[in-house]
Amino acid sequence: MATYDLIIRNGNIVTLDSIVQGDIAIKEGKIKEVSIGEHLEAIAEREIDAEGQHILPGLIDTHVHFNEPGRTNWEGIQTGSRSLAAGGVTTYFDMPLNSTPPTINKENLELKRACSEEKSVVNYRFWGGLVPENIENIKELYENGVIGFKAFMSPSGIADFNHVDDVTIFKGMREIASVGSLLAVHAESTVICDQLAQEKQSQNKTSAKDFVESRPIISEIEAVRRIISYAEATGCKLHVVHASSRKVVDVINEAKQRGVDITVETCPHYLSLTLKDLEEKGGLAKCCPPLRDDQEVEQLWEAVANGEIDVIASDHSPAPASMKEVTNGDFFKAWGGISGAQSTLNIMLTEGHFNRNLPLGKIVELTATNPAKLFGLYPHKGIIAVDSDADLAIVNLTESFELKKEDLFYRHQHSPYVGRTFKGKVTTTIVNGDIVFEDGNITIVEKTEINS
Ligand SMILES: NC(=O)N[C@H]1NC(=O)NC1=O
Ligand SMILES: [Zn+2]
Repeated sequence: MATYDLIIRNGNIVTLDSIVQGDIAIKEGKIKEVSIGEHLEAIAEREIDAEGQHILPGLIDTHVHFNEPGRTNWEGIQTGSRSLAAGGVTTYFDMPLNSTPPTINKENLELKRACSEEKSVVNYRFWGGLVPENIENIKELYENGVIGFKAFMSPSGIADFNHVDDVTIFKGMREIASVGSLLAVHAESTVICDQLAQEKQSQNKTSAKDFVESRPIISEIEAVRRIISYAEATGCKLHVVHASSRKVVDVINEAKQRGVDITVETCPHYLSLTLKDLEEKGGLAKCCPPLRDDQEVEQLWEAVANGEIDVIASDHSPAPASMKEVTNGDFFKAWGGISGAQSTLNIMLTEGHFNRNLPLGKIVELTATNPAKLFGLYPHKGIIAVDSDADLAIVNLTESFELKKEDLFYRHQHSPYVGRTFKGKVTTTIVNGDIVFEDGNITIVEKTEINS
């Protein structure tokens, strides 16, 4: 009889177009057998009875800022990766900025890689940065394994990561296209946002609403339209991150239909929070682009359901509580970034599946399969199949819970989702065949702890 490292029995296995009960056998980090409808005649060192639970491919969060090296007082790979494991995420792509030094050349990439090898409890990949100073480093970054390049079209909030001017966009995209990679963009218009912010601030209009009005949807649309033209001029593959509105998604889809090689991400916060939350929760709910209104949230869900969004990612961009405080009612000064990576699946299940009938297969597609396909990880990741990596999230869909700050594994235990009731709880997360999270606890010991 076959012997495995781990067998998960009787779970409801979620694929893109079906949910079937079966057993999954794992050995040496890979899925070796998937037995649908019948008992797998095999033994294993460890068995999990997943009767009544659902098994999803582990999520791939293509957009996190873990800020290590250099800014571990904001987050860090150990805390960040643990929070992902607790949320059913088994791979992350770390952004090039908020860490110091930023990932804009090979040396800095190696520094980040060393930190991750030592501390991460899940799988990872790295984004390289495109800034005005590093076009000549694109090739070496790509050759050393970055999954793509990230640029800001408006100030990033981080002094050592400059936003790109149009000349850098043009030259950078030509270079990125020539190595065969892609560019991800934070698309907001510097002209529109800076001008409106100056006008608001000079009139002492600094409320949550004023902040949101200073970064209107048209500013995203302007930047997206412009960069689409550069994509067409250079042939560079483009990925627009954190679209906050269906109106932005529409512009992207129109380009897609014309044959432009372009994809779009949105984030759980644009699907679950509004200006009202910013007013109520203060800086915890501040991000750029900002939160919109109820109608925009519903329209974005329609885009998700219609297949007009390619990827859902967290844009986890945490900071210490002191930096999230709104003082004297001034929403312009607090750090812009949502701490939310642990809750992506919870929001997709509660707000998407239970509240809006979004099929589970669609959630898998947006959070695992599409990210894997887009960034060359498929079919090793993003699917439950024989020979795929054993990266899995086991979820109890019948269980509801209220998110408490003590549940959070972040460096700073705050999030705009604290106090929210979610339906669907991650009970177990498996990475490369190892159980890394089970029943509320991280169960794997990092190399750092082994060494010390
Ligand atoms: N620098 C950084 O993390 N920026 C992120 N924060 C946010 O709210 N939007 C972003 O792009
Ligand atoms: Zn961004």
